[in-house]
Amino acid sequence: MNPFTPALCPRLVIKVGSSLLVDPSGTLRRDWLASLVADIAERHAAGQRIIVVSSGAIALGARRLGLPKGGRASLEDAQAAAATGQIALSGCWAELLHGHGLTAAQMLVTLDDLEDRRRYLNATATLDRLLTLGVVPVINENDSVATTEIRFGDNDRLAARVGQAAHAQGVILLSDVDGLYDRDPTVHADATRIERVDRIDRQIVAMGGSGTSSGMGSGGMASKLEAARIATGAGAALAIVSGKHERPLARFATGGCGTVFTAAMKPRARKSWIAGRLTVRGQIAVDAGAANALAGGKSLLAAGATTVAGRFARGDLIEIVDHQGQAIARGLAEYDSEDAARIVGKRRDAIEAILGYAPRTALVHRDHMALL
Ligand SMILES: Nc1ncnc2c1ncn2[C@@H]1O[C@H](COP(=O)(O)OP(=O)(O)O)[C@@H](O)[C@H]1O
Ligand SMILES: N[C@@H](CCC(=O)OP(=O)(O)O)C(=O)O
Repeated sequence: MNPFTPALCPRLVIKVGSSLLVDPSGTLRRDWLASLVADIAERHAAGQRIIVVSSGAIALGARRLGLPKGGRASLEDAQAAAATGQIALSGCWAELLHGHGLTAAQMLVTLDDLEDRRRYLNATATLDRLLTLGVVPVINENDSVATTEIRFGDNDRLAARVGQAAHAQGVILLSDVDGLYDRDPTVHADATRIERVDRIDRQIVAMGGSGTSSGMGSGGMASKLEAARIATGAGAALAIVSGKHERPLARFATGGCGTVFTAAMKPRARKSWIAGRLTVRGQIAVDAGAANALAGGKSLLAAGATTVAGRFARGDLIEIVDHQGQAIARGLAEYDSEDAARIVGKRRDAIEAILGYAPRTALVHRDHMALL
């Protein structure tokens, strides 16, 4: 069953990659975009609410400013190109949507906006209101203010996070490739496409490689898999679909190929936000007993932890890994990294003497933890 129909998916995020929107000379592919907007209008008329995540600002702006390397030679170039290209990009979306009687709204967000809980909830409220009003939000990263440290850098993960914020049931990544292959199909002619993925395990992650993009874009397959992890963990299905043809959504709906990642069971909103956060500040390794306890819904106690890596403050997001180094959970640290390192392996009654203050109930409390 197609999980992206208006009935099964009242809210759908469509992400459009740079390489689809802008041709190699840096010109906007307006006719193709018009055909995608026709698809969006059709779905909107069927009752589905669409959120667009559109790349392309840097590539478009670079052409207008005559910048080398598609505007990606330096962060300053990329920021200037993004500021220049974004205004043209959003103008074009607004005009084409208007041609179908639809109103566009622009939202530019940084990684920080969605990693901070309060700002994330703000973005959620804005998206909710726009969708209720029947508007089509067109979203991009706010590249002209984001520095390297606070950038998504690719729009795949941004699309997944936006889907989560908007409580979307589906995310479609339109790309220059028609799905996930067992090996990079641009290098291996005999690569086979994977039709459906129910679990993103190590084998699947390895298929995405190190994440080199095909050209103008920045994410490659690795960022699409990370997007799939975030979206499915938040209860949304995600598809990687080719956008190389006119009317790509209609084509996909009528049997066109792609890779569908099925949704996990919907977790509680706060836990799914924790699991989807990108800025992991450190790691705590745990023994087999603690790993079992976490899987059974328990908090992480210091006694079950073995090592601490990275520098984090209380409240920062950390990853919990098993004795083989496999990430098993993410959660908010109850101690900073220095104190956590001092108490790993220690029982509760020994901790107060070590720290000099009353111990908290856990290293990571189960209410602030999401299993991966
Ligand atoms: N296992 C794989 N399956 C499919 N594509 C892959 C794989 N590994 C690497 N790729 C590369 O990822 C590219 C898609 O990513 P990208 O160019 O960033 O797309 P977009 O601009 O649409 O976001 C493909 O063209 C291909 O070169
Ligand atoms: N925010 C950037 C797009 C980032 C990017 O290249 O994303 P993608 O094409 O999805 O790999 C822009 O508008 O140019």
